[in-house]
Amino acid sequence: MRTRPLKVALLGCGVVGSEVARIMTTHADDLAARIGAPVELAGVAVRRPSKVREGIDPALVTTDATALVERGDIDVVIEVIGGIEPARTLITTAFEHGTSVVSANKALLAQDGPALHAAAERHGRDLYYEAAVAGAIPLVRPLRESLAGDKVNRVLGIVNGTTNFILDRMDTSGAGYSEALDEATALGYAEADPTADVEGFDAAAKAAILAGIAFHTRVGIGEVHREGITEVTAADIASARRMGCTVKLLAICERAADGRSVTARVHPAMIPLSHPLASVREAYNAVFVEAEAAGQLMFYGPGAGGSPTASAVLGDLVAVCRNKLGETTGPGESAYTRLPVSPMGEVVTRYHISLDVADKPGVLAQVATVFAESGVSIDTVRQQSRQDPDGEASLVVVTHRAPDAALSGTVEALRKLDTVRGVASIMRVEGE
Ligand SMILES: NC(=O)C1=CN([C@@H]2O[C@H](COP(=O)(O)OP(=O)(O)OC[C@H]3O[C@@H](n4cnc5c(N)ncnc54)[C@H](OP(=O)(O)O)[C@@H]3O)[C@@H](O)[C@H]2O)C=CC1
Ligand SMILES: N[C@@H](CC=O)C(=O)O
Repeated sequence: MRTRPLKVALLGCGVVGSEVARIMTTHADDLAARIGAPVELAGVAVRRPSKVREGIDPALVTTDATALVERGDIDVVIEVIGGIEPARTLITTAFEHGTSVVSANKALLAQDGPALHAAAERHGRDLYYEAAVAGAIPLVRPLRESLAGDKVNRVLGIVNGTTNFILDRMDTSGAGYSEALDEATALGYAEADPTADVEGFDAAAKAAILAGIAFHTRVGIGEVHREGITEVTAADIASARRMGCTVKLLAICERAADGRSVTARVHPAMIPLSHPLASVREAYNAVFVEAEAAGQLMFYGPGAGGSPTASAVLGDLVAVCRNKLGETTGPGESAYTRLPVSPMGEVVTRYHISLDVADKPGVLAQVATVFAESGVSIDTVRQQSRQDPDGEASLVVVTHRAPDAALSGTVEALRKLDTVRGVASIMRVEGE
């Protein structure tokens, strides 16, 4: 074993960074054995230097992350600051100084992954980011390396713990959205500003990364169709239950049947209770991968939190250090092709549509005609009279598979019918 330690600069020492530092210290011998050389925490960049950080030598702490990265003796940079800047510049600077990078930064990788990979390759360095998608769950490397000889056709997953916690609470306790969000906040799952989670931005960033790796292509964050969970109601959840389903926020990345294009989307969807993703509870994540030769694979575990996320970061650290000692790099991204990303209108799936209609003769026929004229085939219809003084009933239509554009056309036409008083909800149905 080499005795001279590999030097690590830790950029950020918050929820994830502090756990990375702790495990680096407590598991120093194990890490050295795995790598073939000891690793030394050579500096820790933070914003607030006076904050007490347990287990961190104050002499290592600096607010000048740039100077730390440019020091000249750093072997690996771990970026766990988050956000776009200064993380992007710091990572680029690291490559320019011949340093490989481990990052957990999904927002940055979803936005600038291709440019960062190109910079890493230009300088013959590694960029690893297992922690950026689904926290502790090994997913990036299995897709990038273990399944490199297979053809992945579909990735379907729960990649945001906060929203899964909220939907799970709505399902199990009958809570409304706001009540479940309050509970997620109180328990520390949801941030003070939960927008990135509940509006699906976090899951969309992860979907862009997953689609890129799974299909060996590039998917920009703007090419991911995104809907959050803020419109999901207790009535939607109850309706899902009546159908033997539950509601999950899913990230779905698919390769077209002809292999010439891909789609990536994030939205709430009903899935049957028999589907393995239906049993993913609380803040857990799970991702289902369908590959041509391997068949169906499922990855499950904690998708967030300091310690689980640090586990993924440290796995990357070991891999990057081994590459460094072997004077090699991990799989590059230059072999990637560019498959077009099809718009949401071309996605084909099933739909659950809940309508408020006039409860009188002929309405069902009118509604069915609109579906037929739009080329959307109905699977089931359920009408529920409400003993409503306005004479309204609830009509729930579940369709067979149809293109999203055709469904949008159907809903537009339904809204024009006098007898349709409102479209209460539209939700996609995934899983057979
Ligand atoms: N938390 C989680 O469960 C998960 C997080 N991630 C990703 O990991 C990354 C880190 O997240 P997390 O640990 O939760 O974030 P935190 O907000 O807890 O920590 C951020 C750290 O970065 C430091 N920092 C902020 N700005 C600067 C700056 N300009 N220069 C130097 N240091 C700075 C902060 O310093 P100070 O301590 O002084 O404020 C803090 O130590 C993000 O990319 C996130 O998306 C990925 C998966 C799960
Ligand atoms: N906010 C995310 C955590 C990190 O990715 C989540 O709730 O899953």
